[in-house]
Amino acid sequence: MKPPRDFFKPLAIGAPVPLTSLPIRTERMIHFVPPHIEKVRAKVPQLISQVDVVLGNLEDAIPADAKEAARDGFIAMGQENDFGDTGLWVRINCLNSPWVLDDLMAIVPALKDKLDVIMLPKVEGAWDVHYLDQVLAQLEAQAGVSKPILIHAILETAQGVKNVEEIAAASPRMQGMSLGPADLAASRGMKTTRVGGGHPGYRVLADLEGDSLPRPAFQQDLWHYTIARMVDACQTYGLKAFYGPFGDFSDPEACEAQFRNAFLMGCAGAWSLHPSQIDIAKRVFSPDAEEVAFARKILDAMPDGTGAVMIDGKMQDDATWKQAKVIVDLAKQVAARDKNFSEIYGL
Ligand SMILES: C[C@H](C(=O)SCCNC(=O)CCNC(=O)[C@H](O)C(C)(C)COP(=O)(O)OP(=O)(O)OC[C@H]1O[C@@H](n2cnc3c(N)ncnc32)[C@H](O)[C@@H]1OP(=O)(O)O)[C@@H](O)C(=O)O
Ligand SMILES: [Mg+2]
Repeated sequence: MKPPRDFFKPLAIGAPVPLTSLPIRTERMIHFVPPHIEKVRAKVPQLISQVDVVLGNLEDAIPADAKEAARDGFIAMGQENDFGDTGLWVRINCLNSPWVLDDLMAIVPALKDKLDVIMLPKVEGAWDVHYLDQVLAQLEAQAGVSKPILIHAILETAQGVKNVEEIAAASPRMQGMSLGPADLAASRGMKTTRVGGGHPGYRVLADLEGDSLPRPAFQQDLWHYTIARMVDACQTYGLKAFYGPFGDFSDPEACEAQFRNAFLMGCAGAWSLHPSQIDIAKRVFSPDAEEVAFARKILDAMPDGTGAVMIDGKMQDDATWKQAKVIVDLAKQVAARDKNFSEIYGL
């Protein structure tokens, strides 16, 4: 089905022309900064060289009486720093909040082309994206912004998951989506207070064999279905899918396992909420060196991507060539941004 004729027309006279495809950027982690905390804001210059995206958070985790300080702090950190090829994103308040209009009216003219992406929380359907799309076009035209500000939706309500495909298709501004496990759990009535990861109560039991106890139990992944829906919707419309927060900072192993599940299922990156999670995301969302080496063997053995060959005893064909290309293309992107990986991959 073709997009409507005017899908790629600016929604306001003077607004920048929408993109027809996403810019190629490495976004292994979206690092959350609470802009109202001066001590953390002061770390932004060093964070810029450590992370792929710096995000100023204005929504949940910012106290109601600090919303203005967070907005002003974000504008200051955006104006005071040169982000180079590190992304500058902001998570604005919800569309039904008393703060969101001031967020948009203050940030767009203050940061103009420096702002890459607006993360929109609690997206329920395409209508939320349409609203933000139109307001941004008006503000961009008024402020003389020359490149379109992109939108990243958080998938964190039951209705949002029901509408995930229409959200992905709602605007040429759509850059991607993140799974928000805490709000989604509350919205679905799930019985967990955890922020991401597994739950010991969500498991299946092996059949009872004789009276051998305890019966083997296998913990299952609470987020598998939602991540798969999000990845399919994003890939269909050329967007990027992300895993969101992992709240237990004291369990880096479980954080890595959650991130790796998301990576293997097609996600491009995850949120880092604390410095300790930056390297976990970097490690997980940069392709494994051995996988890259094997993928390069596949591409070398099938230059035109067709046919069937055996490599190390495994059959390779057109499909595995495409899988290999995903891995090598990502490795090239990461190597271009991160010289440690350039050496590791030999790219
Ligand atoms: C639930 C879903 C969400 O909305 S998640 C997103 C919202 N939450 C956040 O954005 C949390 C961001 N992180 C923080 O605010 C802080 O990490 C913290 C308040 C949780 C903990 O801070 P602190 O007590 O200072 O931790 P430490 O003492 O361990 O800090 C050590 C050191 O690191 C500095 N620090 C802390 N956090 C950050 C950071 N994010 N970036 C940079 N630096 C940070 C801290 O200042 C200390 O520095 P020092 O060593 O110089 O003292 C929801 O949407 C859903 O799922 O639906
Ligand atoms: Mg949330």
